[in-house]
Amino acid sequence: MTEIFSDTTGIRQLSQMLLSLTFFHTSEYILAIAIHGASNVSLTSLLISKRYALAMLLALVEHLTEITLFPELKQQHTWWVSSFGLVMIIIGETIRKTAIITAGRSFTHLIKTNHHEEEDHRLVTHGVYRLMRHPSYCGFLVWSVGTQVMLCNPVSAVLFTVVVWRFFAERIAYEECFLNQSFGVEYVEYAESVASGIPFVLLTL
Ligand SMILES: C[S@@+](CC[C@H](N)C(=O)[O-])C[C@H]1O[C@@H](n2cnc3c(N)ncnc32)[C@H](O)[C@@H]1O
Repeated sequence: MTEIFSDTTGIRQLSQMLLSLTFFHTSEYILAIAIHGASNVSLTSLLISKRYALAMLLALVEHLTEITLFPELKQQHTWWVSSFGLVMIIIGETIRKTAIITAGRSFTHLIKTNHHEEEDHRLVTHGVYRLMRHPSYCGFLVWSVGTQVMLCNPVSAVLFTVVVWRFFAERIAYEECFLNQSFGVEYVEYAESVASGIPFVLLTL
């Protein structure tokens, strides 16, 4: 434990992690309220599920274990790895929040399954959605893996990549089923000409 506090690199990485988490979750919640109104937003918009909290807790355990047992893994000479992770966090956060703002009322944290009940749901194909179909998922993938690269956590970096990729691969297939039902040929044409934004996730319509 003393290594954690005698080595400023470890403290800096943990502080950056805390800041990244606080900014990500509070801004998700505040943006949801700004777009949909406080009465339509619940605490689920903080996006903190039990599984997610467990993953972050395990990442913290990895960080503290490695900083105690293998301090050289986190020390000054790996500053460029940590800095690269910080850049990933900033890029991922920017892509995600740009997507939320661009989609506006069409962006909901829960997937809409009934188009007819949702008058505000319009197909968004402009801005960042012109570059990829799922920018907010792409942003989250980059952000979440970036948190582990920034902490120089090799095990969690690999696990986060695999788990978050699988989660979005399944979610996109489910989500696009309803987008296809809601927007029909308009969505099919859009989806055929724009990549998903998640590596190796192709069009399954
Ligand atoms: C959490 S948002 C994610 C949006 C998108 N997958 C992304 O990554 O930016 C999920 C909601 O956005 C809606 N959605 C996804 N793509 C959309 C688009 N191009 N236009 C309008 N709504 C969209 C879905 O119907 C779903 O209710």
